[in-house]
Amino acid sequence: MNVTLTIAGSDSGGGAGIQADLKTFQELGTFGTSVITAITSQNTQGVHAVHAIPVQDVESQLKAVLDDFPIQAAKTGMLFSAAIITTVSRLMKAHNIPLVVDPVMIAKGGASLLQQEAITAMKTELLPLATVITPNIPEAEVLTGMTIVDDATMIAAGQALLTIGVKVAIIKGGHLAGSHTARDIIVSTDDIFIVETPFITTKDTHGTGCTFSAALTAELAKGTALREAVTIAKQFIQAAIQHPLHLGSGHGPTNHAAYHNFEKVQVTLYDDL
Ligand SMILES: Nc1ncnc2c1ncn2[C@@H]1O[C@H](COP(=O)(O)OP(=O)(O)OP(=O)(O)O)[C@@H](O)[C@H]1O
Ligand SMILES: Cc1ncc(COP(=O)(O)O)c(N)n1
Repeated sequence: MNVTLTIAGSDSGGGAGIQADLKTFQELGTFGTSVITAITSQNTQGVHAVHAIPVQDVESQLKAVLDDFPIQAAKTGMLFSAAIITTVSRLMKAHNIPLVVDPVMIAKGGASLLQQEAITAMKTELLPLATVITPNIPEAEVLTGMTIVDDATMIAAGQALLTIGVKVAIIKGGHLAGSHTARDIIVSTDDIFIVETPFITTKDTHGTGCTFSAALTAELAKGTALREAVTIAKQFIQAAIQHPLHLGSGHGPTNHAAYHNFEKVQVTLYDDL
């Protein structure tokens, strides 16, 4: 059994955060473990409260998991504060575990899930440990200070992230104005490629970023090579968005069981850039 780990916030609504990650880990046949960094009171309408877990409790959860489980890949989501980032980075540095960093900053409804002063710690302490980083365009702009408007600037931002020490940058293009496709660009030192699916018009997109990065983490834990792992993660999130559950009155969760319950979706991969 391949063991995965998520270090993230709890979403009481079950569509994002720790809950999305554990469901995705399970669906993709891995055993999920978790370290909770914050408790959010959240539903499909928004984030109503955030309670950060004291840093010593984050540390003891992470030590407990790392001491006893053969973790094959880990991911981070909502880390909330510089103190939590520093602690997580220090402990993960001592282990050679593939790490997917989803640099969660703002919830879809606009609530802040990362304090402004934590961005420096993310760049200097956590990103050098990242095997893969999965920012959307606004997050990539904050981390690089660059303005992203097209494929060329997405690639340039990905390359800027590599100079910080990240091995692979996946810039998610869903925020590009006028885009009719969900187009993500993958940049590493020896490879650049694009994965693309049709953009689905729906309000049920709560937790898409968490779910995509968790699917990627599960595949990396199983030893799947990068291109195949990214393709499976993209199929997983596309199926989850395409077959919504219609829960709640706001931004509903995606359907984490859709990848197995419906036929496989087509992902287009371009590497002729
Ligand atoms: N409506 C959609 N239709 C198809 N794919 C989507 C949709 N929304 C997000 N995705 C895909 O889900 C994955 C996770 O995306 P994520 O939500 O983190 O970032 P984004 O698409 O850049 O922005 P947004 O926060 O608006 O969804 C990416 O592969 C993205 O392309
Ligand atoms: C605890 C937690 N973590 C992450 C997100 C981001 O969710 P989204 O992927 O919809 O932006 C969230 N809303 N809550």
